Amino acid sequence: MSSFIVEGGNRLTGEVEISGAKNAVLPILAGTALSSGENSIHQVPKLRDVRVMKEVLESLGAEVSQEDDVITVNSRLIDSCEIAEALMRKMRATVFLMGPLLARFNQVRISQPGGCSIGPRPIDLHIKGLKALGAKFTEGHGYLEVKADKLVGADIHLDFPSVGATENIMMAATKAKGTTVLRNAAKEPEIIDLQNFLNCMGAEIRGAGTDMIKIKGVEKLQSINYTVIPDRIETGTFMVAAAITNGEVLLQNVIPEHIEPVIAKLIEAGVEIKYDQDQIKVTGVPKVKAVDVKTLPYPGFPTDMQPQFMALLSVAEGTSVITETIFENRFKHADELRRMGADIKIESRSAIIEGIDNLSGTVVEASDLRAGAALVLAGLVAENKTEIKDIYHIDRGYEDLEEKIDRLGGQISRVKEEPNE
Ligand SMILES: CC(=O)N[C@H]1[C@@H](OP(=O)(O)OP(=O)(O)OC[C@H]2O[C@@H](n3ccc(=O)[nH]c3=O)[C@H](O)[C@@H]2O)O[C@H](CO)[C@@H](O)[C@@H]1O
Ligand SMILES: C=C(OP(=O)(O)O)C(=O)O
Repeated sequence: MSSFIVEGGNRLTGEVEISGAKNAVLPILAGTALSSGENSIHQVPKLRDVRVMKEVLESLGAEVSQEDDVITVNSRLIDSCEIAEALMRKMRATVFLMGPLLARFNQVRISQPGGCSIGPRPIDLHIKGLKALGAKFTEGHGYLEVKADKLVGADIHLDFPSVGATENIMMAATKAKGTTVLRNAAKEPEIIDLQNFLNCMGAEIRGAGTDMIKIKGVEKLQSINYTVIPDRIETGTFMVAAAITNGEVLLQNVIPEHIEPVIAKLIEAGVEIKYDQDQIKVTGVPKVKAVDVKTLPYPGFPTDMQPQFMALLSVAEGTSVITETIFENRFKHADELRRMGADIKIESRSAIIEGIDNLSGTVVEASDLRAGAALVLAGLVAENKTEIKDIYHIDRGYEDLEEKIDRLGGQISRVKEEPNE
């Protein structure tokens, strides 16, 4: 398995270009299966999860081609509604095909999706929403069999504003008969991006970004070109990289309002941040101040930035408390940061972090995507070398991470890469 070796102690300085958003492109690529046309998606990041989504679409019969950062999906030839268990297991986002395939073919057969090990990740809210539209579910041999005579618009109240359930239901309702009203919907920027993509194709969706989304079913969709939004979590990760190394980094191709809670926390920690429409400049300080962080659905502080903040607060002045309210078990990185000398105690859903002077490099494991990012950040500031194992998790969600860090003056290298990892 590949590892990263990070040599700590260098300030990151210069400019970095942020890639397209993983969590926007995955549902959008799945959404191409809704139509029988050819759709080109631009600003697609080179990620392991994107490769898996291409593989899944191809396994269904779609023709998928890629040129630089543009992926074109011809969905006309999709002739299967079953996703093999081995593919389903590879990532969480395979579940996004449930809504589109059901909407187009009135049936789909899938197993439980995989994904990061960050606690239980049920799909009951996806199922409840699709049932309300008329889908019938049967379970057997590890698969979920979903069928509908026809999908009919419904009034659906989500018990929790689940990002994935909101997206799946939006896609299923796009071609349903009549209007669907989705209440307590997730408000993440990726939901707005999905609405914009679907509306370009001819869907009639209003309200994404608020907690009530109205989807008026349409019969026909057209072929389009669509550019996904920049990745707000990659943006936040590089902001923390600048802050933790006392660096000075200009982030290009960003939407600052999407990462506002992270900007606010970094400012509270003493970091200097300036931004305009599509760039953010981060100037670090020798020692950040302790801050308390509580993860919440958007526009609250994103759970996908929690591990990176834990790395930063490990070397802050004072005691910080991080409370994780979205996922039950998203503190695995705390054990690895402790190996590097961090002083972190976990009490139920909170982590209490006593800032220390220095972290020290050692061998650590990336238990999931953002845990891996946190360990890279910790490695950048630690004394000596840090070896981060199992970096395939990091490759799921960061495009060219080592090249980008290297260009900013950080020292990071990949070792023992195997071609099919
Ligand atoms: C590909 C993608 O976009 N992934 C993001 C998406 O994941 P994902 O869409 O899986 O996250 P959700 O918003 O659905 O999950 C949030 C919470 O709701 C619970 N839940 C969810 C669905 C369900 O049917 N039942 C249920 O109980 C989950 O277990 C979790 O505790 O949003 C998360 C929360 O911002 C992010 O961390 C992920 O990076
Ligand atoms: C948890 C994440 O992703 P996924 O939902 O794809 O597992 C993430 O991006 O941090």
